[in-house]
Amino acid sequence: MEDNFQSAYQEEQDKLQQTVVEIDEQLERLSQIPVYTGHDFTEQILESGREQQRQSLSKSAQAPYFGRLDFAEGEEGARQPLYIGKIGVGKSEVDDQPLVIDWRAPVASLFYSFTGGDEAAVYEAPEGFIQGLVYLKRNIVIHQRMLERLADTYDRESTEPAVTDEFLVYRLGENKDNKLRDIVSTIQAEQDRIIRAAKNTALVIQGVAGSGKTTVALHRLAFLLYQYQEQVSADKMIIFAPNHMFLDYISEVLPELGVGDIQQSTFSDWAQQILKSDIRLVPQSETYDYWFENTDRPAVTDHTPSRYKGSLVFMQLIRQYIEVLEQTAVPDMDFNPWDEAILPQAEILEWFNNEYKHYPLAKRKERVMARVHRWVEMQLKIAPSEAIRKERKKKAAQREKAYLNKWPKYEPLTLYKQLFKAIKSNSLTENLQPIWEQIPTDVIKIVSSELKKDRIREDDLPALVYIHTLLHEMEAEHRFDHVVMDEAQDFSPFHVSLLDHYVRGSSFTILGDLSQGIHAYRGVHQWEEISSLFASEQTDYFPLTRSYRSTMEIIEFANIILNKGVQNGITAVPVFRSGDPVQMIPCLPDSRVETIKSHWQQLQAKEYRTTAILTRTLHEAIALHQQLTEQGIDIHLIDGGKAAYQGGHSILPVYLSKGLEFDAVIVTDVDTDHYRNDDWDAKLLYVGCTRALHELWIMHGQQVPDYISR
Ligand SMILES: Nc1ncnc2c1ncn2[C@@H]1O[C@H](COP(=O)(O)OP(=O)(O)OP(=O)(O)O)[C@@H](O)[C@H]1O
Repeated sequence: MEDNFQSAYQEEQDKLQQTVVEIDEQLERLSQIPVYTGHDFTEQILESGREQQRQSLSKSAQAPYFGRLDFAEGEEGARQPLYIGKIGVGKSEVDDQPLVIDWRAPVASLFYSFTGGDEAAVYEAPEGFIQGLVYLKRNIVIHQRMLERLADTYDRESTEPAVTDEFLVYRLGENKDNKLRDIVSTIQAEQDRIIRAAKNTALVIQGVAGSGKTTVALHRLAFLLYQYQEQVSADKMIIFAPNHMFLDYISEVLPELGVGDIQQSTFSDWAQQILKSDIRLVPQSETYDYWFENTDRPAVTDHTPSRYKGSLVFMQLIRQYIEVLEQTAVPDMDFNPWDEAILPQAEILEWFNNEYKHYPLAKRKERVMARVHRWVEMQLKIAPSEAIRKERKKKAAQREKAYLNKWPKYEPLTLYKQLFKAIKSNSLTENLQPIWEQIPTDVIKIVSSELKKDRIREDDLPALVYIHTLLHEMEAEHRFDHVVMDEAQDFSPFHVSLLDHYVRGSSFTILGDLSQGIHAYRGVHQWEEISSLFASEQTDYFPLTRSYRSTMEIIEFANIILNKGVQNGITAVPVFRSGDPVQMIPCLPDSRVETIKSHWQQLQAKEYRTTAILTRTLHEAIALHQQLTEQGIDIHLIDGGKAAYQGGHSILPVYLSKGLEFDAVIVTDVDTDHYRNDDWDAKLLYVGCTRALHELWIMHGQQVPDYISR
């Protein structure tokens, strides 16, 4: 066994040596070509291709591949070792075979989908399904051109049992730095299916905490760019994430995968960019104050304002509102450019209702006004004298302006304000009465009161963007080739349906976890609310049930919270990675700060790179941060205000920890004074506990909630 390992090690050492030499030679050949700096467009493109290749090769030379797969095609094909890396490298001079195969190439899919067994393996290539035998699957760790580790996860010729998860467990056991990382060397079969799913499908993915949803979505983008390079471009892909800190946290994965230019945004930033106006938004902290700081929050129903404003019913009402506006758009008057000339309203209506019917409202108004102007010019041509023509022209210009002012102003916020003003004063036109009757009073009260202060809430943005979309022609620059919605349980059907107008072929990756739905007041409660927006052949559903982030002990602890505390909670299956038991630490009010401090110090002694204290509320995080800082503890506060994610040692309210992860976590105040015995608080705690990779300590007062196991 040891001998086998030695010879495998030597073989890989030699192979690495040879690969690195060949990559260096390719680089050398490229560097011999003088850099083109002239103005010829074709040459510029060729130069940019060479520059890209130089960069890829330099990167690749440091760690050319991470895996080897020995595959024999068909029944009699020869066994061929394939080396798989983050970037493909062209053919070797020695055997005319690709030096390194890109992880996204069809044959590389076997490296992920093949999980052992004697049967033939199959992968899908452009020319059809290819079948053959896998002989070896080997993980190879290379760092700065040095071979660091080998692990065979399958060997057809070995009598030893396969150790499929061994390398994965080794990877998962590493401490985390500040940012999310790529997982190309250990993508699991269930994740690979999502990454490689066809482009024009709305994928809905329910993934338990730590199942790699965010990571998988980012790898999927890299895959789509590779597989559909003729049809998609990076700058036409977007990933929507909940906040700027989260965007910063995930910002390094795509560059690591050699992918640039993909837009990464919050929905709110994107919406404001579409609306091209400075809209005053109610700060998110006010919403969080209401829902998380306040223990006396109301129950969530379909009439909860954010839920209602995210519903398809509201979307439909907005559409009807715009339709009614269409009926009353043309001013109720003839147009007289000067006293003797009359352009009858009936004629203008004819243009508006028939000739320009296919244009959206704002465009129709533009077209009609241009036509009116042309009509005026025709009339001016038949003026009896030049002096009269000049006089009429002047008058016509003033009257055209006045006539234009009689048309409604097609600006989304103005129209939204007009709608709610009319609703409030009960002065809606008759056709809109049915709309008004359906809107819950709370929605009318809250929206009107914010609009009075000249602000809107984030949950009003889908309606505003929808109004904009119905009014204007969609600019090509705003069309997407693919949209990723992360933390999708916090988005509404209105969000998704609206974005569907902006993406070609319903090409969506929509990922989330209903068990982590701590923003249930605005998000979906069932995935059907989203999947039902698409025709059944246009959508696909994937569950991700394995959790890769946390140890078995942490996952088992978190699963109990779900089982006991959350109705229909979807529990996680842990990877077999064992760690310390979850610690329950009693912490009474009199000695609370002292106890937290002393345990925090114990944790720091373990030299984890990232640790966190999660409090129930932001106010508690602020207070505890101050107390600990006064006692000389170096820890930074995450209060939702900063855009960058610093990593290191943090203190934050549990609801802001969504999406992040830390080597070790202390959750404070896990008692009935802080967490109620209800679904919502159980979800909050579930989110908090599943942030920990290796260690979880629970600090609690006298009485813990029913869903906590002691
Ligand atoms: N196949 C894998 N190999 C190695 N690590 C993985 C794999 N899949 C996921 N991980 C790791 O698991 C952790 C969780 O991944 P990620 O944050 O993408 O999960 P998530 O499902 O979005 O989590 P959550 O919903 O809890 O925020 C990350 O550290 C990621 O690197």
